[in-house]
Amino acid sequence: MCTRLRAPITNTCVHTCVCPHANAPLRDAAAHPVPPRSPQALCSQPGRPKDYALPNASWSRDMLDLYDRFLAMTKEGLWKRIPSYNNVLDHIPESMKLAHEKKKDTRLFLRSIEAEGVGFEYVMFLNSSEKRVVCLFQPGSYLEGHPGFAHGGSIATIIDSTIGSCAIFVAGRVMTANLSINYMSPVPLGSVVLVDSKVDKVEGRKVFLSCKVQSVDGGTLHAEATALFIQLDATKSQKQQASCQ
Ligand SMILES: CCCCCCCC(=O)SCCNC(=O)CCNC(=O)[C@H](O)C(C)(C)COP(=O)(O)OP(=O)(O)OC[C@H]1O[C@@H](n2cnc3c(N)ncnc32)[C@H](O)[C@@H]1OP(=O)(O)O
Repeated sequence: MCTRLRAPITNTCVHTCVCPHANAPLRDAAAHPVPPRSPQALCSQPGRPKDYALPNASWSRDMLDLYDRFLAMTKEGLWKRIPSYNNVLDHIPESMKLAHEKKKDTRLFLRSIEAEGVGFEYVMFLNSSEKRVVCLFQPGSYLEGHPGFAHGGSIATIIDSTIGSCAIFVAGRVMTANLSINYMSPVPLGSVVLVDSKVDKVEGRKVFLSCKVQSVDGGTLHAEATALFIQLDATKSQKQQASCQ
């Protein structure tokens, strides 16, 4: 079993034996080369909004390396890459959109900066059978808090979004009711961390989740979190909608 990149929550290896380089040192580029990508492989599909959860020039070796490993696992069918757009409405399936929801000139908070590498560089992968979402996150220089390190609010944001994506998977339209974070070790700007979230239990409209933020080699636990998401009550939403008209 791989000892380097353990899934923090289940303590299983995220490679699950599909990575041919599972025992290679992660930072050893010669032993673990990143295959060249065609320009087509890096682009979103024509006619679709831009998908930001694809490699760009700012992604570090660690980020590309991990991305390739997860992408390899998607071919086994257990994991699925989640696309990421800058408008949140593009994330909602057509069948779940409400009649009054029209696309506006707003941006998903994490995708508010167009320049590559300075804000939130991330890609998420969903494992539906484990009810788990793992986010590969590379914080850029505009997310600085303490000099050289990511701001705690940016860590909270990526946790909320990763955990939120996990909650959306099991309960559809949800909002964060509670998010509790313990920060253990600062995250250096430009480093790569794994934000590993999973659903712990569902009670009616309440979805309880937990999350760990760890370094690529699994040696540093940066943060731990628990969260409660509430599935939105359609009746209440309609009442709120009516009161806004
Ligand atoms: C792709 C991108 C993913 C991004 C994900 C990002 C997610 C976000 O950031 S969302 C923004 C931040 N969150 C918010 O603004 C939410 C503000 N709060 C609200 O709108 C409401 O309080 C909301 C929707 C959470 C719950 O309201 P409502 O539907 O009326 O719930 P309500 O009927 O009162 O309570 C339902 C249950 O949840 C419990 N509950 C509600 N809030 C809480 C809370 N904060 N703590 C503990 N329990 C709670 C209630 O006690 C009740 O439990 P029970 O059924 O056992 O009696």
